[in-house]
Amino acid sequence: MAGNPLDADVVRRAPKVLLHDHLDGGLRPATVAELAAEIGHKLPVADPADLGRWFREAADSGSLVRYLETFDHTVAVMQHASALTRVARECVEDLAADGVVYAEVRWAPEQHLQQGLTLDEAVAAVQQGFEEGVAAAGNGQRIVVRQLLTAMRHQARSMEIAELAVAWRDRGVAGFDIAGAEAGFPPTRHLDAFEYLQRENAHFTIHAGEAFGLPSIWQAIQWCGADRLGHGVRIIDDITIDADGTAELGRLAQYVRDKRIPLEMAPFSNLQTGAAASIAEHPLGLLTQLRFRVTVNTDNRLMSDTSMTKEMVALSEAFGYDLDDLRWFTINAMKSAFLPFEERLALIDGVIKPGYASPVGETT
Ligand SMILES: O=c1[nH]cnc2c1ncn2[C@H]1C[C@H](O)[C@@H](CO)O1
Ligand SMILES: [Zn+2]
Repeated sequence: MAGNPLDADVVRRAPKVLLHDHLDGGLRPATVAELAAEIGHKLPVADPADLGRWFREAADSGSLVRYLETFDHTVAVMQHASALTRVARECVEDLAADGVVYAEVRWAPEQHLQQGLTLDEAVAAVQQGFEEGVAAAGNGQRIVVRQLLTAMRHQARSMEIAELAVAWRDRGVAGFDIAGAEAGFPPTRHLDAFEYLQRENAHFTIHAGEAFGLPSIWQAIQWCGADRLGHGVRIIDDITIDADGTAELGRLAQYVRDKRIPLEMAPFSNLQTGAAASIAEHPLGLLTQLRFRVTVNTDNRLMSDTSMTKEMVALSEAFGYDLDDLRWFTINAMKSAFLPFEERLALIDGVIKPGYASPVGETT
């Protein structure tokens, strides 16, 4: 491990992979303000700079439920096809500028029907934006982006959304997810949707082990068959450290590690929702040391005022991670992506490994 934390410019230029990022949690503050003005939606503050701060502070509540209230405003301004397309395009531009080479961006189509869009029209609008963003990124910034369709766990549309994900599987949608308040809404509530996806050979991840503990993770994996865990931080509750420093893994933690189940960890988001007390105390450090399949993610760039670069720099400061560690997280994430194997391999061998092989930052 290196002595000095990684420099932000070096991290930005290094290829990075993002598996857990919410479209409605990543708008530019100025875009929220402009879209709100267009439709007459009242925001808590008007000035974009203040608005960015408002989102971060309002999300800084220590509770997932209160954190989620901030989405009322972003979802409200994303009810028209043109708004969805714009937000999706800017999302890709921002990720590409941050050095992200592959991203899976999730959002919940059922929340974007208030002005008459159909589910299909909403997905098409986002896909259009992603394609425009990929084309616009240009300038040597190569990025591949896929949608993940989320169903809200307190609602009852998961089967419909799972069918939507399957219908769009060859047109830019790589998988399915459930999100929203975790306590009181166990993943088994949506078992029919997960069983359907399994029969369709489709991929899905489940937000689990963020605001609720091991039972949620256990259900997500052993009842629902999740390919990956959104956050999964509470898996730490199944690990004890002996007096001599040896880690003892309970059966669930052992299973998660044995099966290489990817953990989509998002450190800054976890601080805001109270899932971790500080970056230095974040379970990511121990789980990485124990060789779980850890990936680093942004979750909600607007609410956490974050980026892949900021997350990685903060981890480097807290745990001394160097570029080799950053490469390890990136390859972990690419291996865990919901892209076909040969496409994952092409990105690992053609983009990620070469990006870390020469001193990062040298342009060729
Ligand atoms: O970290 C999260 N946990 C659970 N739900 C979340 C999180 N971040 C965003 N969401 C919700 C709010 C969004 O409106 C929805 C779809 O992106 O997903
Ligand atoms: Zn999330």
